Amino acid sequence: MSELRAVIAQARRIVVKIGSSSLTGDDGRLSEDAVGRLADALAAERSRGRQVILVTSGAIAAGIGPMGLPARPRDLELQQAAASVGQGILIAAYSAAFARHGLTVGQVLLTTEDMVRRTHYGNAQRALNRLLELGIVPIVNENDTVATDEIRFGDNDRLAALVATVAHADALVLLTDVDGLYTAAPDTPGAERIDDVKAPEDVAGIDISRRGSALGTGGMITKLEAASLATASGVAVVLASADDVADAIAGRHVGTLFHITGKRDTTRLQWLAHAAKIRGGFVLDDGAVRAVKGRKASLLAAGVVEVQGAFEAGEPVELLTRAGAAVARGFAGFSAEDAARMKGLSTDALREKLGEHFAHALIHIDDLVVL
Ligand SMILES: Nc1ncnc2c1ncn2[C@@H]1O[C@H](COP(=O)(O)OP(=O)(O)O)[C@@H](O)[C@H]1O
Ligand SMILES: N[C@@H](CCC(=O)OP(=O)(O)O)C(=O)O
Repeated sequence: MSELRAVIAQARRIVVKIGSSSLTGDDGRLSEDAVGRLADALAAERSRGRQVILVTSGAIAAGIGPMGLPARPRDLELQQAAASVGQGILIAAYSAAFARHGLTVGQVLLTTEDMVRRTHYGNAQRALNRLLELGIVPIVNENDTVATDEIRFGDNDRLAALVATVAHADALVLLTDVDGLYTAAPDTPGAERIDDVKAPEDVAGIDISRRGSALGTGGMITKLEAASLATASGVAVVLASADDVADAIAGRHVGTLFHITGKRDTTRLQWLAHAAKIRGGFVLDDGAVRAVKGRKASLLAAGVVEVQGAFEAGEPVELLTRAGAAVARGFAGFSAEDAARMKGLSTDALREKLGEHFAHALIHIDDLVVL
């Protein structure tokens, strides 16, 4: 047996993500065999004392057959309906497969907001922790039936990266229908599998433009984004074929290993900096720009001269200089409407004029990322 990848072999808490393409048979329906094989491998890890969270795609794919659809639907409403039908089928298949090993599963359906808002992600974190403490296998998917185009991840790769960070996992295993990252689409002549990705530059020249399978969504693009988010947050990533799940989790030499590049716990801010859809902005006076950039302080209402856009509390906003240059991003602590009443006021004035509820920073320091 080839050498072990220690970082994976020693991981105590692992997030395993499996894609739609690995869960469906040639007829496009959910493959109970594939579900069974995965459950067998994960149950074996559990019996070795490791904690496993499964992030599974396949709700939409599982809904295609029962709804009599010819292929994966493209429009959002049909996808929502297919996910609603398919998610039940998916979780029933996992419940039965894990029950064979005496294990209970718990369904966790998440949206982007549950993962990135400071006020929300603690909830998801506590729920996942408690499920794991109780010996239950959390089975996570995006809440596709209610997620609208604007707020959805759409693919589960990035969701899995965020789950891995929020749950403080040590490793993330991305299972797909190809046995690793190749230097070009795997069927291109001369394309070679890459064993290790040590830094983001290692993947800079790689062709990942080919879209994925008919049932999968993101292809390699979202997998690399997920790997980059996770490794930047202290989570090692293995990208491997679903057929190699046991070897991949054990840390044997399969697939592509993405080495850790950064510290734990920064994923939601990375998301904010690079991926989040911005809902509005705060124009800052010069002192506030200096405070946010230099001292990395919370954004106080006193330093805001203008509020732009229509956003709710918790939504991503940009912090701008008077000249319109973006200096930071943050999750707004208040809605645009409230912020417009608060702007320019000191904390004491806020308390006096608007009440205690408003005597807080417009953006908490933990919710800010300087660009
Ligand atoms: N450079 C590359 N290396 C490996 N696979 C690639 C590359 N570029 C594109 N792909 C494609 O990405 C696909 C996997 O993505 P996808 O179908 O979305 O999987 P999943 O359903 O598991 O999320 C592979 O089948 C492969 O054809
Ligand atoms: N949440 C969706 C997953 C979307 C999707 O297809 O993702 P993937 O196969 O991982 O690229 C579902 O369950 O159908």
